[in-house]
Amino acid sequence: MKYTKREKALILLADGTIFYGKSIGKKGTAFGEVCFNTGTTGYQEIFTDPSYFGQLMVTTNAHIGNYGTLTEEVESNSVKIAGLICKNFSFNYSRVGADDSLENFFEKHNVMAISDVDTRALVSYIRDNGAMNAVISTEVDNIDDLKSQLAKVPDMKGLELASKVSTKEPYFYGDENAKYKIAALDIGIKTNILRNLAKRDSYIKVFPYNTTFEEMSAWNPDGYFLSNGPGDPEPLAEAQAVAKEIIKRDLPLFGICLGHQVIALANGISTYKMHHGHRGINHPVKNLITGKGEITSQNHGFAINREETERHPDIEITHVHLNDHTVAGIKMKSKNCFSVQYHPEASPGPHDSSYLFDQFIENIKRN
Ligand SMILES: NC(=O)CC[C@H](N)C(=O)O
Repeated sequence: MKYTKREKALILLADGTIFYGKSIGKKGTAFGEVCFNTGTTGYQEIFTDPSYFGQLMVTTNAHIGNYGTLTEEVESNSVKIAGLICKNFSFNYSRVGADDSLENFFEKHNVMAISDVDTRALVSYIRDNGAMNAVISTEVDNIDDLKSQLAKVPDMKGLELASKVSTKEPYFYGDENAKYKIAALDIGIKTNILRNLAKRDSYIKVFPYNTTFEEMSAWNPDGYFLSNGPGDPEPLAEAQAVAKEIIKRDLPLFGICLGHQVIALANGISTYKMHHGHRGINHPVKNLITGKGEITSQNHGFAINREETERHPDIEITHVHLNDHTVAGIKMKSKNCFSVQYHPEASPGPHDSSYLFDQFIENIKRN
């Protein structure tokens, strides 16, 4: 343990509620939307998932840090969460193959984290009162000041964040001699999506969030992919324009999470902010085409409007979330296009849904 002196810290919610804990190392203040993830493993993947940009993450697992970190177990090149709130933080770690402690990993990435918080009470509070903005801070004596700073933090609803995490320049992933060429729009892409596509004989060119369809199609791809990512899908006008062009030409298209929401918006279906969202690795989903259930990895705070989806003449609901019956997947009846609200790439989470990547490759072959 490097930090012998752990400061008193707090989490202040936008409605004025306060929980106390202790800082892990870094002193200071961090703002974001507070949300919780119920996954029991996979913290390093969660912390580096670009979909979580701007969010203060409460982990419900009682121990965080106990299996350390491993350089390649990242979903992007930096920590994307705004800060961590946990119960017990392990300064010691134990795992064959781990190459560093989470404490060092956070120090390297300059992340603020607090532990010793009554996370069970905090999670029930968020579940009852909804996701909201919050601040974590070691400035425990300046609550009025924190309150006024917190009031200036923009709401997640309406917030465009894809531009903050997207690549600045196009890049390639995989083997250039692979059979299929896939153009991926990076609105916050997780690396395990690229790994899953490359594993299926694909070479991927990843484009920045504001690329046009013409720029993407100039590479002559066999299929198109719209990624996951942070923030509200509604302001993503450029990505919606790309989706419309791909759909108009009936080219193979697959979208995950934010990409799924963008495809819905491109079809005139609205999205809405959920009460506290779905974040975990054991969410039950039913595939309405096969009748089979799958246990899925999920991470979203917005969803697509169910009634509008049901009314849409060219859209079929293919997957439903079994806890709250929200739409978990769609396909277009007359187009080579489908998408899911959850994460078939897992990382973390079960692999029940990896067949969706095979389905995408089949759609490309058929084309
Ligand atoms: N994982 C994602 O792509 C999340 C999509 C979107 N930011 C949401 O919260 O709903």
